Amino acid sequence: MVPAIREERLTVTTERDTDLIITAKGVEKTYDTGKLRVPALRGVDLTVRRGEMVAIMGPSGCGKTTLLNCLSGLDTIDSGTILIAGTDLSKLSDNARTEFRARQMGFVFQFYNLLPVLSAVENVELPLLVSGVRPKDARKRALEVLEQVGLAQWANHRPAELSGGQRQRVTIARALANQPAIVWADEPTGDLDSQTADEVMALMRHLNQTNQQTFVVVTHDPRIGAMCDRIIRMQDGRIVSDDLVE
Ligand SMILES: Nc1ncnc2c1ncn2[C@@H]1O[C@H](COP(=O)(O)OP(=O)(O)OP(=O)(O)O)[C@@H](O)[C@H]1O
Repeated sequence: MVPAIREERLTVTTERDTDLIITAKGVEKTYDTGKLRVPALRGVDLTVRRGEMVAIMGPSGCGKTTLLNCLSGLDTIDSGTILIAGTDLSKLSDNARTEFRARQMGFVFQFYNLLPVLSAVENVELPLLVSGVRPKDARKRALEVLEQVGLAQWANHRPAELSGGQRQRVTIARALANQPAIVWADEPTGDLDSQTADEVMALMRHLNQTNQQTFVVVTHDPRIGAMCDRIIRMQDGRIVSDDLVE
């Protein structure tokens, strides 16, 4: 009887906590390549509050990118549940999940994924146009976010005419254009020198604090971890520590 009562209390506390934007329970994911089965996530439990900036760290191959891809709905899981702002990702069809991502999430990856033939402002407005925003409004919003990341004067330059740090700022602007609730960043500074990495990270931290958006950042860089609110460490597909940064 006693454990059951305890469990019920815990559940009640969690359900009342409307601040939770990410809730993952018992998440498992195994890659099956035909020849090889690789268990990448072996029972991950995790909650993230709205407005938190969380670093996911750990040795190469421990499952960081897999976790980010599963939490964001880019990839599916084998078992467990993932709730994003109360929505169970596994209950959504592929199309609904894609739409949910486009509305609620922004992505920043190591290698920018900018379209080389488009200017900075065209890259930023593209996802807005795809999701049906009128061209005039999309352009206005794209210029606003480029201004927010300090790139107003570079709006008409193509990625090849920008430095690595500037390119990553364009990616961040693109991720923020639809005012997502969550921004996922996978090694966002991995391709940058350390000074530029610090600047890009400081920008993300500033945006996180100004816009109250939740950021989840996969990184190998302890200095970046130290700029976050919390550091989650993984090993062999599991979370082994979860600490607030002093
Ligand atoms: N598409 C895939 N097919 C098969 N195995 C995969 C695939 N993606 C990842 N893995 C395996 O799953 C495990 C976790 O990989 P993951 O990329 O999540 O680790 P990581 O912690 O992000 O690593 P890194 O820091 O090197 O990027 C690794 O053993 C990896 O080899």
